[in-house]
Amino acid sequence: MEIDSVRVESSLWIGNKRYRASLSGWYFSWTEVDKRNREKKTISVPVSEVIGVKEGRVEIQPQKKVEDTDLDFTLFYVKHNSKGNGIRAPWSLGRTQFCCPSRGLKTSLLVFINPFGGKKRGKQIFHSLVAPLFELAGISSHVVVTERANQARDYILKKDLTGFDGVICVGGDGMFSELLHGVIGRTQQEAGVSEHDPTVMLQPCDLHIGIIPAGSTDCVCFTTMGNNDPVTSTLHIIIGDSQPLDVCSVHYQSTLVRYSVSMVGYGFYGDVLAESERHRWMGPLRYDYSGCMVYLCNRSYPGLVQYLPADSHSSSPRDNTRCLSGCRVCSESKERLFPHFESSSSLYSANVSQYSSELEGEWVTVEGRFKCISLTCVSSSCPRSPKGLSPSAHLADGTADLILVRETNSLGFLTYLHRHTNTQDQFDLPFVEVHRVKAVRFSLPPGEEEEEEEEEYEEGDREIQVSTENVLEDPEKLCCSNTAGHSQQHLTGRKERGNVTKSRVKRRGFVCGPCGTKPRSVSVWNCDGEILPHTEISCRVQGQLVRLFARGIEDSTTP
Ligand SMILES: CCCCCCCCCCCCC/C=C/[C@@H](O)[C@H](COP(=O)(O)O)NC(=O)CCCCCCCCCCCCCCC
Ligand SMILES: Nc1ncnc2c1ncn2[C@@H]1O[C@H](COP(=O)(O)OP(=O)(O)O)[C@@H](O)[C@H]1O
Ligand SMILES: [Ca+2]
Repeated sequence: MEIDSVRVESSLWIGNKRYRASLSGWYFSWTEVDKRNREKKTISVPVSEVIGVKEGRVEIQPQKKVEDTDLDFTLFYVKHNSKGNGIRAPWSLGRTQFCCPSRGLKTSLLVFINPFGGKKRGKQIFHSLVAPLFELAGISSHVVVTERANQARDYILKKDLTGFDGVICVGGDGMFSELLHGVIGRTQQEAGVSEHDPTVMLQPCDLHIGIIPAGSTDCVCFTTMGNNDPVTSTLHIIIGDSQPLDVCSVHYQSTLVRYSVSMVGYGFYGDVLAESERHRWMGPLRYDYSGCMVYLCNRSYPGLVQYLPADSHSSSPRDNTRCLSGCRVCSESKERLFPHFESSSSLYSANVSQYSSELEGEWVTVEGRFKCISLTCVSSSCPRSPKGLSPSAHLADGTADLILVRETNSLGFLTYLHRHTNTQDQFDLPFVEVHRVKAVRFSLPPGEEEEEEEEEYEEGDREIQVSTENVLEDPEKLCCSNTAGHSQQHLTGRKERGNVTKSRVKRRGFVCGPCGTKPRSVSVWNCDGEILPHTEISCRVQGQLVRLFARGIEDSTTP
C-alpha cells in the first residue's frame, strides 16, 4: 500500500475484476479499472459508516468464512438505497469481499536499460540496487538491455504489452523520452487519434512510466522525485505511486516533431547541446565543457515568439510557490483539463469533441534578439540546478513556462545562469521575462533573411532528411539524428526557406575563437536533449498526458 499524508492507495480485486482502492480524507473508495487501466465506476464509503472488516470471505449471518484464504478480506458498511417511495430510503448492510493482490498477484514490469547512458552504470545500478528490491516486493520484471537508440520506443510501439503494469527506463532523459514517445504513440494508435493534428486533444496514457536515474542530466527524475536516487525511484515504483505529468507536443507545420517534458530550448541551450554531441566521450561533463565554450561565444539570435497565455488566476511563474506532492493547483487543473469526464481515461470512450478548448484565447507577440528561449512544462530541476529552469512551474497543471532571455552582455547572462544555482530570483533581471502559457510559436523575424549574405554551403555540411510522414507508420521517422551538431544548423535554415543551395550563414570574414565556427543568425532547438530538425516550430501543452510512478516532491519541511 502507498501511504502519504492525504491518501492510501492500493490495487484490490473483487471476483475477477481489478479495482483501484483508496483511503482519502474520510472516504474509502474503490474504482474498477479495466485491462488497459481505464477507470470505471467508483463506490465510496465514509469511514464513519464502516461497520467492520474481517479477514477472509465472510458471510453476514451467521458469520462464517466461506473460504479461508489470507489474501481476502470482507468489508461491511452502511449501504444507502436510492429509492424510498416517498419515505426515507432504507439502509441496508453492504458487504464486499476483496482480494489483496500485493499478497498474491504479481506486478509485472517491462524494464529497459541503456548500458551507455550517463557514466555507463545502468546495468550495475539495476542489478545491485533495483532488482533485489523488486524481488523482495514480489515484482517480476522483463529486462531489455538496449543495443541501439530508439529500441525501447519501438518495442513499446510494436510489441505485445499484455500483462505489464508499467514500463521502466534505467538511463537518462533520452531514455525516458524513448518511453514517453512509445507510450504516447501506442495510446494514440489504439485510440485512433492523429498525433499530427496540433489542435487535437490527445488520449491520456494509462501505462505508467518509471525512471531509474542513470543518465547525465536526469532532469525528469529529479523534477518529479526531488532527487536522482535509484533506490527512492524503485520504492515509488514498488508502491505504485501515480503522478500525472504535462507533456509539450512540438509540431512543424502539421507534423508532429517530438514530445517534450523537460525543456524545449533555443539559443544557448540549443548551442550547448549541438556542441556537446561532439564531446559525448566526456560523459555527463560534456554539458559543462560545452556550456563554457558556448558561453564564451556570447551569441544572441533574432526571433519572433508568439504565445497563448494561461489563465493567470490560479498560479503564476513568479508566485514563489513550489509544486509539491498533493499539489492543489495540479489537482484542481484536472477538472479544467477534462471537464466532461469523471475520469480522464474515458476521454475517447465518451462521444464528445476531441478538439481542445485549451487553444482558445489571444496570442501575444514578442520580437527581438534573444540569448535563449526556453519552454518547460515542469520546473526542470536537476542536480546542477535543484530549483530548476522555472522553480514555480507545476507538474500537472496543463501549462508550461516560457522564459525569454534577451540579448545582454556576458556578465548579465552569467548572472542569469548562476542564479539557477542559488536562492536569487533568476527572473528578477531586466533582460529576462517569464510567462505561463498553453502554447508557443517561434519564427524568424520577417526581413531577417535579406540582411544576410547568402552563400553556398560550406564543404562537409551533411544532408539530413526531415520527414513529414506519419510517425506511427514508421517510428524511425519521428525524430532526427542526435549527431547533427553544428552542420545541421545551416541545413535547418536552408530547408525551411526552400532554397536548397543557399544557407543563412553570416560570413563577416571572422571565426569565433572558442568554438571555431562562423557566427550565424539561426540556432537550433534542444528538445529534451535532442536537436530538432526545424527552426520554425509550434508547441502546445497536453495537460496530464502521461503518468509516472512518482508522487511529486515531498515537502522536506515535514517529516
Ligand atoms: C554558472 C553555473 C550555471 C549553471 C546553469 C544551470 C542551468 C541548468 C538548467 C538545466 C535545464 C535542464 C533541462 C534538461 C535537459 C535534458 O533533458 C537534456 C538531456 O539530458 P540527458 O543527456 O541526461 O539525456 N539535457 C540538456 O540538454 C543539457 C542542458 C545542460 C545545460 C547546462 C549548461 C551548463 C552551463 C554551464 C555554463 C557555465 C558558464 C561558465 C562561464 C565561465
Ligand atoms: N544501446 C544503445 N546504444 C546507443 N544509444 C542508445 C542505446 N540505448 C539508448 N540509446 C540512446 O542514448 C541516448 C542517451 O541516453 P540517456 O540514457 O538519456 O543518457 P544520457 O543522459 O547520458 O544522455 C538516448 O537518446 C537513447 O535513445
Ligand atoms: Ca505544467
